[in-house]
Amino acid sequence: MATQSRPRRIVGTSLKMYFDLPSTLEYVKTASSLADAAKAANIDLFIIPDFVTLLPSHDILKFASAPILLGAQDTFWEARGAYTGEVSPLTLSQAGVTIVEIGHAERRRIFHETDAEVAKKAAAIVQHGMVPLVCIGEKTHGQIASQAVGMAIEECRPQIRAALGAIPDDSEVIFAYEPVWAIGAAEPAAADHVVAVTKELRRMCEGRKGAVRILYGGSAGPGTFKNLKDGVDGLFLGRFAHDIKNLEQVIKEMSEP
Ligand SMILES: O=C(CO)COP(=O)(O)O
Repeated sequence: MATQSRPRRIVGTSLKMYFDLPSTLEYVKTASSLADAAKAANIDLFIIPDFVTLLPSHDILKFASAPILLGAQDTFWEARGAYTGEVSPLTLSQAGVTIVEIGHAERRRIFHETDAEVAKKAAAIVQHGMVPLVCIGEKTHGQIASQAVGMAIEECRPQIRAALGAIPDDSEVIFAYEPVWAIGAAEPAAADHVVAVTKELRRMCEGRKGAVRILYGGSAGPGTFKNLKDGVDGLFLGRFAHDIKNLEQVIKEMSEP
């Protein structure tokens, strides 16, 4: 069987709602100094601040020595209209956003977002020329390792199908596999679990024309990637990227073959 070349690695962070305006901009400024390291390692780097700081973040990232992808934490599926409080994918694309996170576990839990809504958002993101970063992952934490993998795959299957069914076959998509129980935890999910699940998730996407990359998220940080590289193309960091040195260290680790 021919060896398939792996997609380009990608790492980034969502700041969720942890920081205020000045500290977000400070963070983005500091993170932009990692652009060269990421480029040298052939890794895509993305930063996802809150909506309010997107424009000034874009201005900061414009001056980075190499490209850093600017992401948004969500979008609405309609581009214009009477949708008070929502943010348009058209506006996001005009603000310099290139990837849009959707379906994060916190949005599914707190705001009851469904796979069908996430799918409509994915379609809108692609229509506006951006890349959907679709968060998926199981709620149940199976106690027996072999069963846990099967249960995770079955919970992720409809999440993946819904998103893939809504976007053109040749469009690029990123899936962030984030077991719900591993988010906000002390440590990431066990590497064996993540590799077994993500290998199967990749199989579900086989045959697509468009590029698919799969990230792991959930208490990821330094030391996480090396044991996951057989399954994933990168990491989606949360709290452990707040210290920029950790992000720098993760980029370093990901630059190793
Ligand atoms: O939800 C996450 C990324 O989307 C991960 O968050 P934590 O790394 O803080 O658990």
